[in-house]
Amino acid sequence: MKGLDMDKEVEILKTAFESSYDGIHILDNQGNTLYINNACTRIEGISREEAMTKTIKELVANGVYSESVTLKVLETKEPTTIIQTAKNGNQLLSTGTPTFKEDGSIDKIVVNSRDITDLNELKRELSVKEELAKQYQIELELLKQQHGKQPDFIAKSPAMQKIIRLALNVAKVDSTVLITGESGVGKGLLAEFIHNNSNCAQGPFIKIDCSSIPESLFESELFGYEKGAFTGAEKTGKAGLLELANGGTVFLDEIGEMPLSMQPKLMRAIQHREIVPVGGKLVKKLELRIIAATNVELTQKVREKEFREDLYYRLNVVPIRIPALRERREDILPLTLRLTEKLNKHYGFCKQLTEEVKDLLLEYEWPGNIRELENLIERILVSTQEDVIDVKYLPVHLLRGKTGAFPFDDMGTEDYKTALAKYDHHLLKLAIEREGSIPKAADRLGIDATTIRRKLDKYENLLK
Ligand SMILES: Nc1ncnc2c1ncn2[C@@H]1O[C@H](COP(=O)(O)OP(=O)(O)OP(=O)(O)O)[C@@H](O)[C@H]1O
Repeated sequence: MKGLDMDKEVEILKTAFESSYDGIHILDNQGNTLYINNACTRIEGISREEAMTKTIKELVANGVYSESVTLKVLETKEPTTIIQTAKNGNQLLSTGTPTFKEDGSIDKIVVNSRDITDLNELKRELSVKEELAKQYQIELELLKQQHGKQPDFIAKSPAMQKIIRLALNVAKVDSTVLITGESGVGKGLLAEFIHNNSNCAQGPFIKIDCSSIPESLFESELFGYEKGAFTGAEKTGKAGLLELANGGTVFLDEIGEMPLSMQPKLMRAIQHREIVPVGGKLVKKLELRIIAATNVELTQKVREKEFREDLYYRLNVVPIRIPALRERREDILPLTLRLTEKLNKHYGFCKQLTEEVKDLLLEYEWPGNIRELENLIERILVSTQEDVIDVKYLPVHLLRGKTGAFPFDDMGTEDYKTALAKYDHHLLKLAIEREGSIPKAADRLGIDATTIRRKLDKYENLLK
């Protein structure tokens, strides 16, 4: 400002203050306004007159500001920054800076305020966009899958999208994963999804169904055996399933069914990533990812001493619970559509379901989850002549929309024996549809698989 007289200097400063985009508010040490610029009155929604005639305490008391940076500076005697809300709703980032007299007491306070409402709105928009980008990334991964190994993996519901996100993250590291969920929710498919997206996707994916291996064969099946290990063993010895999974993923399905006697051995194999084949001495090192799945409550098995606690914790490093289909109804129609398309293509059909049928599918409880849905769609598609499938082709339990409801509510014209046969037939078919196979249905109903087969043959003849 060299060469300018005082009036000129003041004029320039005033012009600068008045054209500032930020609010400038200068107050004395009692909180009285000495100067307030245009930007300040605009962004704070306060008139110059109000500011000039009231102290800052009164303005706070009148709700003009939610709090006051000036009062904070008067209290602390230090430059202070706060975020406050003005009465017009604007969010303000205000910094108060004290100036001092020679004796060290505060002379004035200069407050600089910036309207950050737009900034906050931008931040909010950014986080919405980020969330969208994340979703697109998932969709993209799924799309890539669709042209790759798992064309039928459906995950439209927010719950499944969250699971896919987690699965894609864990796929990149080799942590052990424990997938839980009711029968037929897709635990096996998710295990394959993790494998296919992992660094060992080129390696093998070996599924071991722990419920189907007899206890006496478990060790040799899992760890293999050396030649001559036991009578009946193959002469050359045999590699175990864990060894076959080397360089890839082993999927231990129905892990809750693993015999207690096997559990410490599996525990050691997982812990040290090494095995000793039955009848052998040499330790074999393994590099593999372990994914286990169960539809029983493992913690309860641990409490009942049927499952080792240490093994449970070894497996439960990354737990993933797949919700039942009824807890993510958004997936029902996309799954139905996908299945219908697949079957139409496979059989050269051109069939479709009416809106009413879709509504009923949406309402039903699906105790057998996606497996039940798959079996039902296949059954109605292949057993119907018409191209448009309406509600009359749906089984009665679905029409009622209630699980386990008694399907015959009028007596009809049949005699007692035929009516009972019809009900028994219906029950057996339903159990097979839900559980996925005759042996599993037999387990569920507590009868022999051969009994089911015999009854089905009998009823098929009787009810023809
Ligand atoms: N998200 C999905 N998209 C498409 N199909 C699916 C999905 N999840 C499961 N399925 C299909 O549903 C059927 C049952 O799935 P899966 O065998 O993986 O279930 P599970 O939970 O392992 O059952 P269980 O406990 O009886 O072994 C399979 O045919 C599978 O392909």
